[in-house]
Amino acid sequence: MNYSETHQKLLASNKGKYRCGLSSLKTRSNYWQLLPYIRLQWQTIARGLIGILGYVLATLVLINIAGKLATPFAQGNVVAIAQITGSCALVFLVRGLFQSIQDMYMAKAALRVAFHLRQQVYTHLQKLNLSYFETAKAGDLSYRLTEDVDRIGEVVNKVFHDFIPCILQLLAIPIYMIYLNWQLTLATVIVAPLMGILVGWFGERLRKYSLKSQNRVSGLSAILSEVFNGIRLVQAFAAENYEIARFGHEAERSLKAKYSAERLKAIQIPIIGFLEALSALSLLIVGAWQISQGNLTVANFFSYLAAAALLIDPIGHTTNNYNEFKQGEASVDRVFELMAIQPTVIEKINAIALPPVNGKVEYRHISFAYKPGEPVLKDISLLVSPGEAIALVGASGAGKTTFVNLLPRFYDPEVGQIFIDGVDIRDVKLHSLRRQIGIVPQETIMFSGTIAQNIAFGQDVFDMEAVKEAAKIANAHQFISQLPEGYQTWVGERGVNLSGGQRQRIAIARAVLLNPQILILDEATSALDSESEALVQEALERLMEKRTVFIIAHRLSTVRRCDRILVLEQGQIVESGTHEELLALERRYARFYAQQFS
Ligand SMILES: Nc1ncnc2c1ncn2[C@@H]1O[C@H](COP(=O)(O)OP(=O)(O)OP(=O)(O)O)[C@@H](O)[C@H]1O
Repeated sequence: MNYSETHQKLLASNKGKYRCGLSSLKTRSNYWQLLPYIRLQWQTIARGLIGILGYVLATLVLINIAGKLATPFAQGNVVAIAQITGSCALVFLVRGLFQSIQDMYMAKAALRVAFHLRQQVYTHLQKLNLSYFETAKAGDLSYRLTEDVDRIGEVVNKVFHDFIPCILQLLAIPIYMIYLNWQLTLATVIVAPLMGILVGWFGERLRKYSLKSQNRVSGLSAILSEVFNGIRLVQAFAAENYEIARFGHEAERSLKAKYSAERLKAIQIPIIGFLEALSALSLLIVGAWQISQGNLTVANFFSYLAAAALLIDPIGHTTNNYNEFKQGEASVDRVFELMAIQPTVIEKINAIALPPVNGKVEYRHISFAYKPGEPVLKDISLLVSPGEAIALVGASGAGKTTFVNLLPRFYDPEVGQIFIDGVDIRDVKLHSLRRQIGIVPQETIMFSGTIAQNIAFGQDVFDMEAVKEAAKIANAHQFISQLPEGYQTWVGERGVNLSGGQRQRIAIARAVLLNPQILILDEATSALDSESEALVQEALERLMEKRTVFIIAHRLSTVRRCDRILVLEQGQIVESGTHEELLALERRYARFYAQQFS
């Protein structure tokens, strides 16, 4: 099965399944939610299980052989001892082989579980609304997708490759011990329930401490990503010491949370060790008593001792694994917490692909609020003809960005409908809608990649000639050609090696290449030098030709050139008309114009 099929299968099996993991009313461990991912790996796991079974059986054979050593030892029969140890060596070898099989397949299964989980969470996040990312911390999200998922993979690996074999040994060896002598077994395992209760008690506490610790480390990661993204601001405000102190404070909280978990483990290990020692001592006393009563042979006592010795390892491993299992649960909770967040902009099941549009846009009685009871847009209606250029002006916070964000469905209005070419945008596939709306944002983000890849953003395969053509229209070809590696020049995460004007022209080239019938332009407010401004302006004019355009306008030249200017105030269109018409009105626009543009 290829990746895409697997992915679809997981999507289908997970639909509507996720619950928020951090709820205090948690009744069922979030580990159960890993089941679909584990089920997908059943073939690999089955192969690993064959390895485990072989390993456990070989262990039982070893115990049996050990018992056979008692008589030759008593007789000083070196040849017999050599033969028995020889067969022991052979069984050890076979056991090792089974161990390799088990390790290999279980590791493969666990890594694939983590891989699919990571892909699913990432896919899920891509579907969440813009509003979620406006509040989410990038560092925290990347920590959950990297460290937390890795940790889950490690726990799954541990469970399969360590925990299950240990549990099998803990079941099989005592059964064999009972077969040898039940009184002795009773003396050995009498402390087991107490141990079990203690391990469970400590495990639950460890899970809580780990959750705290993971949240703290995630907090650290969020601070790092904030600070490194805004390092210019930090330096400009000479806020380095403030940031160092903030980081130190968070790091200390992380240290404390981690130390709490380690301290708990430090208390737990000697307690469990003491109980183990008690059971070993009682074994000697009861063993000697059973031999003296004639209920046990020395040979069986040897076998018994070998069995008890082979139990020490699985007991220790099980305790440790259980601790890790509980600690890992914190990561599972954190990852499935993301999966429980539901997008509010949802594509209808029967959504159709929006056919190529002419660009007629209608807002019909649109009202919108980010928070209930605080409307940002109030009953707005607007009809825009194909090819019309609309400028949106108004004070900061008037709702201009919100108004245009409704068109590509970054948000859905509370009331009203939006139509493109007469089709309600809620009835169409999001992809087909968004691919027909070009956006040139105020600040252009560059993704790691070449300039050509940045212009052809979102396309796996692209025509280099078309990219160059788009760059020419966007007045970007000349400066790109002058770069040492031209279109193959690598630009960093935030395009630091390009000027503001150059980045804007790359953004324009992106829109030209997409060739949408509808355009949203958010003009940059930051001042460009006059040459750069002229180049950007010219590029924009070419881009806008024959398209329906919404511009959040800051430049006088842009506003003047538009077919219609809308003045927004407190979420309502209070004036509408051409530049001349609105100036003649001598109301808000005229005042606004006088204040800002004259
Ligand atoms: N994601 C959000 N969550 C909550 N409130 C928001 C969000 N985005 C914007 N707002 C609020 O909605 C109102 C309109 O904001 P919007 O960004 O649409 O205005 P604007 O006219 O584009 O302003 P500016 O010119 O400053 O960008 C403001 O009061 C703003 O605080």
